[in-house]
Amino acid sequence: MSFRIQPAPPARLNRCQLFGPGSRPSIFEKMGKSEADVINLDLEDSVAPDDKAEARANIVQAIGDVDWGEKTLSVRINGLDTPYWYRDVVDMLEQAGDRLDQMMIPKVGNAADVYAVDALVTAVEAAAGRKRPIALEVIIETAAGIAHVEEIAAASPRLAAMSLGAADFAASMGMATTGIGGTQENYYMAREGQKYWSDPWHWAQAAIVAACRTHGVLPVDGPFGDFSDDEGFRAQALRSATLGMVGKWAIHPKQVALANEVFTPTETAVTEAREILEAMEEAKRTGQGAAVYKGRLVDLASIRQAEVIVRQAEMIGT
Ligand SMILES: CCC(=O)SCCNC(=O)CCNC(=O)[C@H](O)C(C)(C)COP(=O)(O)OP(=O)(O)OC[C@H]1O[C@@H](n2cnc3c(N)ncnc32)[C@H](O)[C@@H]1OP(=O)(O)O
Ligand SMILES: O=CC(=O)O
Ligand SMILES: [Mg+2]
Repeated sequence: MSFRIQPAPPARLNRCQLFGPGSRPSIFEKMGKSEADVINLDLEDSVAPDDKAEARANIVQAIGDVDWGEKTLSVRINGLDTPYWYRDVVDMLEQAGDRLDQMMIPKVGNAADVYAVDALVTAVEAAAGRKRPIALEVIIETAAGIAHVEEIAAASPRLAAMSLGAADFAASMGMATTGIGGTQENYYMAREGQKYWSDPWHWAQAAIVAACRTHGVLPVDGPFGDFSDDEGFRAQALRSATLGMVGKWAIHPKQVALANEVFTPTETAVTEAREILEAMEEAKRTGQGAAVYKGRLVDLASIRQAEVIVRQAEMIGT
């Protein structure tokens, strides 16, 4: 380990973030009753410009009125290149109750974007006498965002989570696709007449995970647009979980169970992780740093790997 210890991310579940437009209040109760760990009420891209003011008012009301249970409750504000974002922040902090946990900043391009929102949030919180500090989350979904991903992850002590936004990311990068996440038809290797599909999101996800883990932020996979394709969602989510992401967005309620399934460690994985910890305890008792578990090497690094899974299982209560 470096002299600088890797900080732990917030100790809370973030397996699924369920989105809903702020301009569609009829679904808020259903969102509250869902099994998602995080709710994102949207003021940005799912809300038409003429509906922004009404969507703000809907959200202010719903934050106080709807039973959100134990969920993390977040509002996605508009981007810093719009005339809407400051009013989003001010209205939420001045008018919505203390139940609001977090605000999501879309299309962040550098640390200064986060700094600007942090400064405004800090001022309005103090002026409004709010007791509970609001956390921030960001979406990496532009070329600038991924180029500055590490400084963004380090930008504010309020920063709790960072998502990859595949739709805007593809647009900003000039990618030749209208698909939102998942397998892209034309991204393949060819050999002896066969196609082998590759993962165009992998490099950005890996950069996000590394930046987040360095600075104690939760790395999250964003939307998967084709909500009729369960297998495609599952495959994308499994790749994200394998890379170190803690959860994924749901843009339709049917994706919530899929995300929860993938980002909840299986009973087999938890049992194996606990057995590895036991095998290493036994090895320690006999003065060994390494041992054999099911015919394979386990050592001190295996303890740290197993602890990731056991910690997750303990948070879920399995
Ligand atoms: C891609 C880039 C991004 O920025 S993604 C994040 C921003 N986008 C969003 O927030 C969109 C979120 N999703 C939606 O608005 C809707 O789910 C869309 C995709 C429009 C589909 O809605 P709809 O045609 O009503 O779906 P459906 O008939 O299959 O609905 C079945 C039942 O589920 C409900 N429902 C719908 N959406 C949500 C939701 N987000 N959260 C909770 N419940 C939802 C519907 O009301 C419907 O309920 P019921 O069966 O009638 O009681
Ligand atoms: O905001 C999300 C995206 O994919 O764009
Ligand atoms: Mg976006």
